[in-house]
Amino acid sequence: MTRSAARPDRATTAVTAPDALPRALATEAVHAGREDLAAQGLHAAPLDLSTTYPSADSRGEAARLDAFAATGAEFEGPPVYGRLGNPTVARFETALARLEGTESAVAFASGMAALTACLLVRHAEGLRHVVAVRPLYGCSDHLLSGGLLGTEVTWTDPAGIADALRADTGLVMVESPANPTLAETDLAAVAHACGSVPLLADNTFATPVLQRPAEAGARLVLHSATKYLGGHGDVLGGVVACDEEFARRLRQVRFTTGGVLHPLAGYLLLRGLATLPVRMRAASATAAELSRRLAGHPGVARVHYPQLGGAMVAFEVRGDPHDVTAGVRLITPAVSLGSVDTLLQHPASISHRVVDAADRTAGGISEQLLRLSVGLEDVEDLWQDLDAALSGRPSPTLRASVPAGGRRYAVAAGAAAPQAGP
Ligand code: MET
Repeated sequence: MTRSAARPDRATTAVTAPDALPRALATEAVHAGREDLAAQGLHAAPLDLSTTYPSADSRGEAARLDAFAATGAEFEGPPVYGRLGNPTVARFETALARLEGTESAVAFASGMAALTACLLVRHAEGLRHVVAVRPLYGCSDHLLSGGLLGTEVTWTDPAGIADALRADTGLVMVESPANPTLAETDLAAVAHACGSVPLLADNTFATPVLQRPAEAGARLVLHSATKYLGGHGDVLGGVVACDEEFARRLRQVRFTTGGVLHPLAGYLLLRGLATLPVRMRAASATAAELSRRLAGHPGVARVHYPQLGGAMVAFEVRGDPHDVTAGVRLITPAVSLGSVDTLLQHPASISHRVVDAADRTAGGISEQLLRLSVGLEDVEDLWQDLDAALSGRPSPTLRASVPAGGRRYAVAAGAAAPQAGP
């Protein structure tokens, strides 16, 4: 079989041994970060929960800490203390870097911790200005514009990036497809406009299965790993895929500020990566079909679905969007995305609530907009539920879960049975 570097699902030679055939992304997803296991007599990755690492050689530890302070290079051998590194987390970082086609990756406690670290690396160099394109995820927007880190932001459209750059610009930030409108940006054109300023591309929605921003010239590829990388709605995390030079600065910031990924999260994220390609392809096929059906629904004014594909759909409803989120039964009415189950939320109320209302509107986030994260259920079941909620009819399917007011409910359609909360 011919190995073609042109296929987007093929890893490039930059991420494999020089004399090895490039491995397909699906193969890397299953094997990257696990190459040493068989030699250790293991099949599953070991979970190292250590907070500290014993050593009788204090002078040696001092030298290792000095080396980390000077370089930010990964530790060889035990990392002294859990905030400096963790072998289980390192496996996830290795695997994600391989999938994104970068030299390195650095994991954090959440996507917001990861973005914060990128900003702090540049701020520490006196580069506090950021050029950014709306929309971004609401809390990313808020972190840049809220002043907490002393960031100064210039919002522009992609065509205005080159003119917005200043001597103190530390980063250019874009998200494509964007949260929540799914607006797409030509990453190669933007990277070109950035010149020598690093482009940070949030690749949470596309994942490396659909798009590898580093190949388009992005120096930093950001993920909320909570979403597709984990894939099961049970782990919070963030990660930056980048060159080793930037990774070293990120590790130093991570050590200083403490936003580390928990080892169990690292374990779950590594396991999630193994199924990322099949999950993305299956959910994307369902999302494409749902976007076609939504476009023909009388209750829907407009559908947004990326050229790139993917498992996210956004749509503007003609009626009250709150009635639609309250009306679904099979679909989970909840923020977040990328889980095996389908989630529906109202961005103006939740994911983008922290963005000023006028800025939301300017970014295309209307009050009528709903965001659907398509999971792995059968397309006909999902459509039946969506169609019923959009039409104001009761859905025949079971409600997955509806937490309300701190009480727990086990709910079948039409028969709420409140139980005492904990
Ligand atoms: C706290 S709100 C948002 C969580 C997540 N980043 C999303 O867009 O759904």
